[in-house]
Amino acid sequence: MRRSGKTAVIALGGNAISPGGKSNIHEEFANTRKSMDLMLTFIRNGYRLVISHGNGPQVGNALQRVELARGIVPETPLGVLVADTQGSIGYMIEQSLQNKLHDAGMKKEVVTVITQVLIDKDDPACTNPTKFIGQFFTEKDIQPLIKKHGWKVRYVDGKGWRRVVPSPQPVKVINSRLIRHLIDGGAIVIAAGGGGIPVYYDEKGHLEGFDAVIDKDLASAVLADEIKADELFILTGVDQVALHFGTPQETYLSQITLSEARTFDEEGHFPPGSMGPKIHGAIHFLERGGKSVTITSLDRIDDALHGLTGTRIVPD
Ligand SMILES: NC(=O)OP(=O)(O)O
Repeated sequence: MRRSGKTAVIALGGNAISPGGKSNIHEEFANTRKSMDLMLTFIRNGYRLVISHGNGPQVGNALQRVELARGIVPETPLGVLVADTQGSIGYMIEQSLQNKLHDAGMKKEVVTVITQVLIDKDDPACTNPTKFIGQFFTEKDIQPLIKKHGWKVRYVDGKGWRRVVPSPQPVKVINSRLIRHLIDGGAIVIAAGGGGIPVYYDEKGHLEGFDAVIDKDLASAVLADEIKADELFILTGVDQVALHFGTPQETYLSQITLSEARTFDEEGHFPPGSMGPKIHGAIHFLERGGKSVTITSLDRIDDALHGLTGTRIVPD
């Protein structure tokens, strides 16, 4: 089928739904409903949409619930919790968007695709936990959790201690061809939530789950390439990408090229677990023919679409 309009993948941060990881389900629904206004902005600007989303706060809370109930109810492993959070967050986004479309008098189908993402089981990242999940803790509060459950943790400047889990690179999105068919059929597709459920092929060629959390910006970039999207939007907590972030030399970027993004990355401007994966995702997508990547905040997307804010990364 011939496509009309531009296709965009919109990557929503897990914090857009649960800021700080502390929201209850009512607050999560309220935050999701609010963030769906921006999807109408995209549709009105002529985009066909694939929405991906984070799950860092939610999957961390889910894993902690499993640990709190250990010995009382059967356990659920991390890989399956990624599937659980894909389903629950996908449901919240799907229903919230369906209601927004109804109120706006727009007729469009919205569907959530539970998405498996292929990883390499020999990726060194599988044994080196770096992906932040769950809430922030004080040192006093996190020590008993390290002791009791063997948590691996890292300190985030100005925010506190947070749990980390393995985060292998996404290699391929299983079902990306089906996702492409759904977009071509006119649907808005929610896919690769929480970075996708990590899977690998075993020696029999069967898919098998792996306990990790893939970075959703990297997975979104792989998906955007595989469905041949035109643009990738990464929505996060800041309006623009900065060089020398948090220092007196801090400089915000409006538009840079792919080569400049590579250079700034090599110079160490983009920390891992923060702006790093967003820039790496942008580079992955643009190197494979993507037309543009915009990094901005949820609240400023309308301004970013009009060139008033955001950081746009374009091919050389
Ligand atoms: N999976 C993932 O990257 O989630 P967050 O964006 O919420 O950290």
